[in-house]
Amino acid sequence: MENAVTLNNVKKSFKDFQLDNISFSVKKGFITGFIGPNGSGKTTTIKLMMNLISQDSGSLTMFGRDHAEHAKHLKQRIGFVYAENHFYEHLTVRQMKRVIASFYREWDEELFVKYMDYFALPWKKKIKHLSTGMKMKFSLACALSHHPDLIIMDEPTSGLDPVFRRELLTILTEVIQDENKTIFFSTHITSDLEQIADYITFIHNGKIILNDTKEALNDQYHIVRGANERMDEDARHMFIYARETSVGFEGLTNQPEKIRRKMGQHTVLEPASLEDIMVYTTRSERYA
Ligand SMILES: Nc1ncnc2c1ncn2[C@@H]1O[C@H](COP(=O)(O)OP(=O)(O)OP(=O)(O)O)[C@@H](O)[C@H]1O
Repeated sequence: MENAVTLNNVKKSFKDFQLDNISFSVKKGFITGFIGPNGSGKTTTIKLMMNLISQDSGSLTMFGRDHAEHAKHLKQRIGFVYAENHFYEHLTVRQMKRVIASFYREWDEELFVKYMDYFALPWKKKIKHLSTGMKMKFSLACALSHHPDLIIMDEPTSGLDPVFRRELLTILTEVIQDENKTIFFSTHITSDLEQIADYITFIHNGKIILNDTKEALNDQYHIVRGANERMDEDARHMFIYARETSVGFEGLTNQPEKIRRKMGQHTVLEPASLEDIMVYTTRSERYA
C-alpha cells in the first residue's frame, strides 16, 4: 500500500520535550486520526510535516519525495487547516481569499464559492470579526479549493458546535471517496474518529505508541472486568493497565484471547473505545 507521508526516525528536541525518533506512515487514500494527550507532540509532528520547523535528524518523505527538498512543489498538494489561524486579521474574507488563491496553481474559484455558500460565510466581514467556527470553515474552504491530494488538519473540530462538527465529518467522508486523496488530522474528540477514521496513530510523550487500522485496534484492545481473586501476577502481565478496587478489577489488554483462557468465563471482556485505549495507555508505566 502506498504511503502519502513517511517519517523515519524523526527526532526534534526542545528544552523540555523531544520527539523521540518517531517512525510511522500515513496511508494514501485513507483517513488517519492522530491522537494523544495534551503536550504529547501532535502539533510538533504536524509542523514538521508542513515544513514549518525542521527535524534534528531522521527523514520525512511525502509522496516519495523528501519534504524539505521539494517543499514548494509539495505545498501545492497539501491543504492545511490549522487551529491557530494564519490569516491577516485586518483583511476581509474576499481579500484574504485573493491572497491565498494567488499561491495555488490549481485554485478552483467555482468550488470556493460553493463552500462559501455551503458554510454561509460572509464575503465582506473582516477576518478579525469572524467567530472561531467561521474561521475554521473559511480555513477549510481555502484548503479544499485548490484540490489538494493530502489534507492535514490540526484539531479542526475544536471550537466547533456539534452541528458543524458533523457537517465537517460528512465533508471529509465525501472528499475521501476520491481514492487519490489522503486525510491526516489530530483531534481530542475520539468519537469523531470512531465514525470516520480508517487508521489511528497514537502519540504519547513524543513516542508513537500505536499506528494501525481502527479495525485491528477494535479486535485487539479490550476492557476487562472481573473479581479481584481472578487477578494474579501472571495475569497482571497481560494488561497494559489494570486497577483493583473493593468491587473488582478493571483493565485494558491487547491480549484478549490469553486473558479469556487464563481468567475464564467469569470475566467480562468488551472492545475498548479509542478513549479507553488512550486513557489507560497514558496511565500505564509501560509507556511512561
Ligand atoms: N517552539 C517550542 N519551543 C519549546 N518547546 C516547545 C515548542 N513547541 C512545542 N514545545 C513543547 O513541546 C511539547 C509538545 O507540544 P505539542 O504542541 O506538539 O503538543 P500537542 O500534542 O499538540 O498538545 P495539545 O494537544 O495540547 O495541542 C510541549 O511540551 C510544548 O511545550
